[in-house]
Amino acid sequence: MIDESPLYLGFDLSTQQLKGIAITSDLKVAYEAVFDFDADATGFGIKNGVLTNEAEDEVYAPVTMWLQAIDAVLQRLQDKGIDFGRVRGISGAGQQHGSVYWSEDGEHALQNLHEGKSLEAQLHHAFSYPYSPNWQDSSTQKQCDSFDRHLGDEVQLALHTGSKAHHRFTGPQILRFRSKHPDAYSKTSRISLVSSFLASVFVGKIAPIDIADVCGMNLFDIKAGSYNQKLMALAAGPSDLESKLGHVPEDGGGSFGEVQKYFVRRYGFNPSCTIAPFTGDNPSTILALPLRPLDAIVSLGTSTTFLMSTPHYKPDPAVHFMNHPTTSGLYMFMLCYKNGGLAREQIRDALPPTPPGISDRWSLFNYHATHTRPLGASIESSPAKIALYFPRPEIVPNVQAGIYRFTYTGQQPTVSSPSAWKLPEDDCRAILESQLLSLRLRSRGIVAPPSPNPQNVPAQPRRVYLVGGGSRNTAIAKLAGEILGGVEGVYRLDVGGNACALGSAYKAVWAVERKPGETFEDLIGSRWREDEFVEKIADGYQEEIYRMYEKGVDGLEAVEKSVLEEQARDVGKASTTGAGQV
Ligand SMILES: Nc1ncnc2c1ncn2[C@@H]1O[C@H](COP(=O)(O)OP(=O)(O)O)[C@@H](O)[C@H]1O
Ligand SMILES: O=C(CO)[C@@H](O)[C@H](O)COP(=O)(O)O
Repeated sequence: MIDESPLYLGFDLSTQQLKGIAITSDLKVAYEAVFDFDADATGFGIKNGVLTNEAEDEVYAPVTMWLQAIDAVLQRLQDKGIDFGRVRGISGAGQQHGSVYWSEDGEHALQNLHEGKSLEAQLHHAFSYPYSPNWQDSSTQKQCDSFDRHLGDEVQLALHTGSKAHHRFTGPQILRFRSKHPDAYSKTSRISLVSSFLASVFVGKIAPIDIADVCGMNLFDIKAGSYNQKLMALAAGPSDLESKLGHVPEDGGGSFGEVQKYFVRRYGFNPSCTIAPFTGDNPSTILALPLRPLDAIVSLGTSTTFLMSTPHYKPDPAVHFMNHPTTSGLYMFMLCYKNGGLAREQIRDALPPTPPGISDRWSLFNYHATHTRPLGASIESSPAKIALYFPRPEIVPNVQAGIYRFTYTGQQPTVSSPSAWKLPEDDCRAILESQLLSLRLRSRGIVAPPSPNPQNVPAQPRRVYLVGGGSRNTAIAKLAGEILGGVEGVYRLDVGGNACALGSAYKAVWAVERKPGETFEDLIGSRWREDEFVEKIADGYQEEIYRMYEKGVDGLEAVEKSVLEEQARDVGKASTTGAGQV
């Protein structure tokens, strides 16, 4: 018998891959496919999904590579047997902040695709600029300084837009783009985010920017619910930026229209398949499970992000707040680190060859990360080994690229002599500890003690959910529980690396099947099966070790301060000698 039950598609266009996932109405995963940019894309010369221009700290991705990926993922899903005629709704997510510049005939090209040719072959002329600035770019310090000053100071900017100015945020990127490529900017008819670019391809016209993803631009006033005109004028001068960006609909579950004919004719989609709003990859990740108050998600992709959903809007220059992607009145709290997965990989790759008895490189890394004592101290009172691993300039703290190793006794940290560390082995524990200690340090203001609390348990998350590629790693899970706590423990979604695409697929289900007034949480909550969908992978809060890591939190704070002061001194020296000035 032919199966005609509905399917919903979710996509994740992230840094290193495009992932697609198809689920049933009762949220079961039916099909999955991945296109890995480094392994599978042809003709772009990228590494880890991006191109870099180190002289100017630029990081960017070719837009046509993503078009190649869309056709390839659909083809791979079809090869696995999916009947696209069953798909009733599609949503998706994109790496945040990246911008795509459409040429004057971009939209026309989108509407006139022939099913006999690939997207890449037909749309390569649809852009006024062939690259999308990537979230790892740090070329915009000057523009960020202007943004931070423009409303008074960085506190005011954070209050209005949810974040202080960040190199990767789209407003400072557009400002730089306009001055570096004035000709391309003048030929730009529309600007999409990565998420709305992907939606545009599916719907066959330029799709609106989503209510959560728009908060990653330093342009949108979250409380006012509209673009901030002063910031828009800063980014784009007298040109009409709002008409390039388009209207931002409030309903994350609305419809942008039906899937365009190209997909109907080439892949057999049903012409009435709905395209729901596409959002950022982090907002989409928080939709992958019905998060309860005080639950935290740690997303271990190329970036590391810490995500919580909260009704309290408490912006601060050290963190990010965004609109929740589906639920008005809720916000998303986020910390984001550039040096996540790739920094961990560099430490892993520096280890000596894998000895017999250890199955792979990650197992070797994990062995070294867990066969030493916390903070690399031989006994609890020995000096702690604390280091910062930033192959690329970091976001929090805003520190230049480098590896900074210290020892810390509770006083001023001292720069370590090479002999104080057993290298490269000691780096395995130290990188995981410093990444997790930074999350604990910076989420202190948003977590709370459990209630009731007869044991006086300190403020911490209720559960810690690990998602993304690094969530397969048992050493990370163990240390996450020890350092971040988690009253109920550390969990992983049973779909592992695809939480973001899954969140988008859930959003597609909600957009198509919701009854009038039914919230995302109500619909997904009623279909969610805890015992089948999540797995406890490590203990959470353990009083003694959690207390021991207090010293680590203080130490990390002191180490960061010391590196920032040193960097400020170097900048001071450079400006008095004239070094580095153009
Ligand atoms: N067993 C593992 N342990 C630690 N990290 C892993 C493991 N397997 C994969 N990863 C990491 O996962 C990252 C990719 O995660 P993913 O969520 O797919 O990234 P993105 O969404 O940014 O493309 C890689 O950088 C890799 O280092
Ligand atoms: O810049 C941010 C969030 O502010 C990153 O989290 C990007 O959204 C890319 O994420 P991944 O590719 O690592 O998922």
